[in-house]
Parts: sequence; structure tokens; C-alpha cells
Amino acid sequence: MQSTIRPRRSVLFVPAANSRALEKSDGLRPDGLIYDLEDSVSPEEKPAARERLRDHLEGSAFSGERIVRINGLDTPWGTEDFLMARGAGVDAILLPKVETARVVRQLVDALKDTDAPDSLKLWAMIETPLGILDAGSIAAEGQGRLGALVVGPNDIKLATGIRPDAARSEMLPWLMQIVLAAKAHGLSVLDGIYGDFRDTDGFADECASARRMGFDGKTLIHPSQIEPAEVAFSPLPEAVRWAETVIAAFEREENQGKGVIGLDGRMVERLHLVEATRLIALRDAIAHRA
Ligand SMILES: CC(C)(COP(=O)(O)OP(=O)(O)OC[C@H]1O[C@@H](n2cnc3c(N)ncnc32)[C@H](O)[C@@H]1OP(=O)(O)O)[C@@H](O)C(=O)NCCC(=O)NCCSC(=O)C[C@H](O)C(=O)O
Ligand SMILES: [Mg+2]
Repeated sequence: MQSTIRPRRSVLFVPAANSRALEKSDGLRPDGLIYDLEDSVSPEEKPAARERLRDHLEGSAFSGERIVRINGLDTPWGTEDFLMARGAGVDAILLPKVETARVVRQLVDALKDTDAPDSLKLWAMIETPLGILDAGSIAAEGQGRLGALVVGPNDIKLATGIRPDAARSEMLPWLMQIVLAAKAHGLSVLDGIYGDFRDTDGFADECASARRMGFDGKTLIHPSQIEPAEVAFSPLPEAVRWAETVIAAFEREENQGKGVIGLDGRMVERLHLVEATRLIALRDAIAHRA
């Protein structure tokens, strides 16, 4: 299990080929930024984008979580991207199109015996049929290095040919499989992007459904999506009140040592105390975000 809660409600992709977007990202306040070297960067731009990103990261003022999405290791750019990201002082390296546990193991090993800090995590995008089928083994292979699974809906659509409805009904079993794989191994899990960035109602609906499914947050493509994502994935005031009540009830002298109590006409067990404590920790982590 993760020892500290880190809010990952809003994690914005920033194309490393776009110097204006890089500059702009420094002044934004999502929980995290994913600097992208993969799909938003054309093959011709890849080497220059990597150098631009290296320079940017050196002087970046962004205080949230910083992640670099590299190209796949089976591409001409993946290894150099990985080496650059490893030395750039970021929080995580996001691997695209992860299909096997072997790839995770390879990169976990590549970080051993280097000066990469233990705090440097790997994140894995699950966005192909094989990746979805093997999500459990991928999540299991992290050896403490893997921090999160991230859904890639565009690649899933490309690889499968599905045309999901607005509620993503056709995709739900796959999304839930990814959520389950992450939860089974104590990883964060982030929902994929919502491409129609002017459709605010559609975005809000998708965030709400992602939250119900158990996602910790959503990856984003546009600054306008940050605030609605944070609203959707923050603890609701009534949930905070419930959590405080549960914690206070279990602290009462008469409830010491009890596994189950009645509270306002409802059964409350110690597992609810775990849930309440986690919720308060998330609320506090959000409040204390740098
Ligand atoms: C989608 C965009 C190309 C739209 O850009 P644009 O038309 O310029 O939008 P706006 O004019 O509304 O932008 C307003 C200002 O905001 C800045 N901006 C826009 N997007 C970003 C961003 N992501 N990060 C930082 N800043 C951003 C603009 O520069 C404007 O600033 P100003 O000049 O001051 O007015 C664009 O939003 C974009 O490129 N988004 C990210 C695209 C991306 O990274 N794609 C790859 C990741 S998603 C993916 O790969 C899917 C996944 O793998 C899967 O399989 O599903
Ligand atoms: Mg993708």
C-alpha cells in the first residue's frame, strides 16, 4: 500500500514540442503535469522536444507532481527519453502502451544501481488489448517503483475499433479491470483524457462516472479541465462530515476495542474507520498542497 496520499485529481498533459504550452504550464495549478514526448510530438520534432523539455525542467517553477511521458522503448527515441527523464529530477516516468510485466521489470531493473532516487516512480499507460488483459500482472511487477496506472482511451479505441457511447458503456469492463488491477497492488489509477475540451457538461459527467468507478483522478489535455476535475475528485463536504463523525465515534471511550458500532441508525465497522481516515488524509493533502 502507498504510505502517503498524494492528490492526483487533475493531471494535465503538456506537449513538450509546444514551447508556449510549456511556459504556460508553470503558472497552472493542477495536481500534476505530464510532459509529453510521445503522441503529441511528431517524429521530426522528437529530439528537439526532448532537449527543450530538459531545459524547461531545470528552471521549472511548477510545484505539483512532475511526470514525463517517454516514447516506447521499442522506438528510436525511447531509451534517450528514459535517460533524460531519469536525470531530470521529476517524480515519475510514464511508459506508454505497456503490454507486459516484462517491460516494467526491465525499467525497474534499469533504475537499480543508478543514482535515481527511490522516490522516482514509474507509471504505466494501459491502452492496448494486451495491456488490459495483463493489467494485473503489470501492476504486480512494480517492486515498489510502480506508482500508477493510466488509461489511454484513444489508443484503446484505435486498437479495438469500438465506438463507445457517451457513458462509455462498451468500455466499462476494461476500465474496471484497470481500476481493479491498480487497487489490488496499492497503485493510483487515473482515468483517460476527454478530448472534446469545449464540452464542459460531457467532461463533468465523465469525471463523475470515473469517480464512481474508483479512479483517483483524470488525465487532462486543456487547462480549462483542471478546476472541474478537482471539484469532481475532491472529498464532498458531507463525506468529510461523515468521516469526522466516524473517527470521533471510534475514539469515544465506550467504543474502544469495538469492531462494530451503531451510529445514527447505521452499522459502522472498523473498515469504515479506515475509509474515513483515508478520506481525511486526502482532504488534508489537498489543503496542504504546495
Ligand atoms: C488540444 C490543444 C491542441 C488545443 O490547443 P489550443 O487550440 O491552443 O487551445 P486554446 O486556444 O483554448 O488554449 C488556451 C491557452 O491554453 C494553453 N494551453 C492549451 N493546452 C495546454 C496544455 N495542455 N498545457 C499548457 N497550456 C495549454 C494555450 O497555449 C493557450 O495559451 P495562451 O497562448 O496563453 O492563450 C491543446 O490543448 C493541447 O495541445 N493539449 C495537449 C495535447 C496532448 O498533450 N496530447 C497528448 C496526450 S493525450 C494522449 O496521448 C491520449 C492517450 O495516450 C490515449 O491513448 O488516450
Ligand atoms: Mg495513447
